[in-house]
Amino acid sequence: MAPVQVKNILCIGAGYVGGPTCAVIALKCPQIKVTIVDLNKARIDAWNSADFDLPIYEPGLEDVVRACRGRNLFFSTDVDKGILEADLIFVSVNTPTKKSGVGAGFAADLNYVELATRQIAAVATSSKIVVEKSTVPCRTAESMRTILEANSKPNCRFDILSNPEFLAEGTAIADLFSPDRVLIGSLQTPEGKDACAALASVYANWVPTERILTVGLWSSELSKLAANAMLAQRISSVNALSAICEATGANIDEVAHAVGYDSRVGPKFLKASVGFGGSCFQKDILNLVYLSESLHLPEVAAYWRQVVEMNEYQKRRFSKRVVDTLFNTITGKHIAVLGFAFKADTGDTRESASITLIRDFLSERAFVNIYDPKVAESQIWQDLAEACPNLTLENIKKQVKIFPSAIEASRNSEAIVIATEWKEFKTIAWAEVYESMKKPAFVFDGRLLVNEAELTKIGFKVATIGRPTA
Ligand SMILES: NC(=O)C1=CN([C@@H]2O[C@H](COP(=O)(O)OP(=O)(O)OC[C@H]3O[C@@H](n4cnc5c(N)ncnc54)[C@H](O)[C@@H]3O)[C@@H](O)[C@H]2O)C=CC1
Ligand SMILES: O=C(O)[C@H]1O[C@H](OP(=O)(O)OP(=O)(O)OC[C@H]2O[C@@H](n3ccc(=O)[nH]c3=O)[C@H](O)[C@@H]2O)[C@H](O)[C@@H](O)[C@@H]1O
Repeated sequence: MAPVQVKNILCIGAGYVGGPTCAVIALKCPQIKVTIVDLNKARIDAWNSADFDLPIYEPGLEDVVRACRGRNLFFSTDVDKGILEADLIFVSVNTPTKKSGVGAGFAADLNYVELATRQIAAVATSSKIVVEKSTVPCRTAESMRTILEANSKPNCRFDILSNPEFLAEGTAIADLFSPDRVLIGSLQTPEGKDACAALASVYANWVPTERILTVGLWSSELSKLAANAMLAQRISSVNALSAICEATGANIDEVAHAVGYDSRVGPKFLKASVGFGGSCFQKDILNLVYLSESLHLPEVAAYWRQVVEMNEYQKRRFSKRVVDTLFNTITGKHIAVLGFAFKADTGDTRESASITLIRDFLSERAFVNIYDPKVAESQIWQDLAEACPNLTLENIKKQVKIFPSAIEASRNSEAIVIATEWKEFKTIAWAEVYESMKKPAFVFDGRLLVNEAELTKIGFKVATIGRPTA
């Protein structure tokens, strides 16, 4: 049997992954009709908005959507219609950490994946290739196959592929245009290999074939968890070293530079920080911890768990340094927190270190002034309400104010905390900011962003992650 020629793609889930990934497929494959569906009507309305006020901020995304929306890219809430028409379906729904039941706090909640899979089985009247795009535990494809086969109509066959996504937020479009690799996992049967070839031929429209890796299903699923675990491990390693630097007088930037010069280590992803955030690193490592425990591998579980524990320690350590440096109390003091997103160039705040820091400052009864160039005010209030369940939103608002610029957030404050590495924080009019602050004026740089010598010359007292306080 020749591999299916993919003509009609459906993506279930119009979030940070489904939206950009399938928009880029539509751009690069004008011969394929791509429909992205979601149960969340507000999200779909935003994708369809006349002024392209898209539901997520991602550099370059708007241009891609402008080029193809209405041509071969469609956004809809009609999941059933999408299923009926498609020959290949990406399942790109959320897989958060389970909040209750067996594995709570560690295992992935696969409810959304299961519901989408059941809907495909119930609605489909012809054969489909079903692709796991969501990050899932090893062997999830087997559960999906069991559900699909048990509920499908006669003459419908389903081939399941794993095609994890490696894009990073903030650089999603660049990552999708030129991925380090595209990974496709399939059963090693003739049908599985044909399905794999069909998906590979979609990517081959713009990705060099040597970057399209085809492997077994379980290897593909595990590789995604492994990649995130190893990336996060690098950050925890460098953050652990940053604590040693602060205590010894070594400089973490110099140490990371020296270590990263070794071609076996490489220079990327060695930036010490106030702690990694984002929707996936912690969730995927905890998932790996759960998998290891389920497989009776407690030493392996403990090894990976430590990557997350080090990250929690880094956040705690940073908050404590702020309190210690501000003469052991921040009660009643004003702290400007610059950056609320979990990293630069995104409006996403999931697991942002900023949230933990602000929660700590509020528990010390400080006043917090927040500025972030992309995060919506409503999102900030929602995140703080969730992070501080012992405070009412009304009380939170007595302690927290949101400002439209870094300069306004800093006025009359005792200290500035740089929590997100937004480029614009490098070029703040620091002399003007200094004049408007209470003295001594402190800057806590959690992102190795500012020029410490220049700020010190202006009069600031600067405490940088991974360097001893001058
Ligand atoms: N955010 C990221 O940068 C990356 C995320 N991933 C993985 O991709 C998956 C999706 O992540 P995000 O896009 O960030 O999540 P998200 O929460 O932004 O989007 C998921 C969307 O799926 C929709 N949905 C859930 N069940 C549905 C159903 N049955 N029918 C229709 N729509 C449904 C939700 O309404 C939501 O809009 C997760 O497994 C995540 O681990 C992988 C790589 C990068
Ligand atoms: O599965 C996912 O969701 C994605 O997770 C990460 O992407 P993302 O979380 O969007 O962003 P990263 O650039 O990896 O940053 C994650 C966190 O680590 C922090 N970080 C990153 C790099 C570094 O050197 N130091 C550091 O503290 C960032 O500020 C951020 O808080 C991975 O980089 C992607 O490959 C993966 O697809």
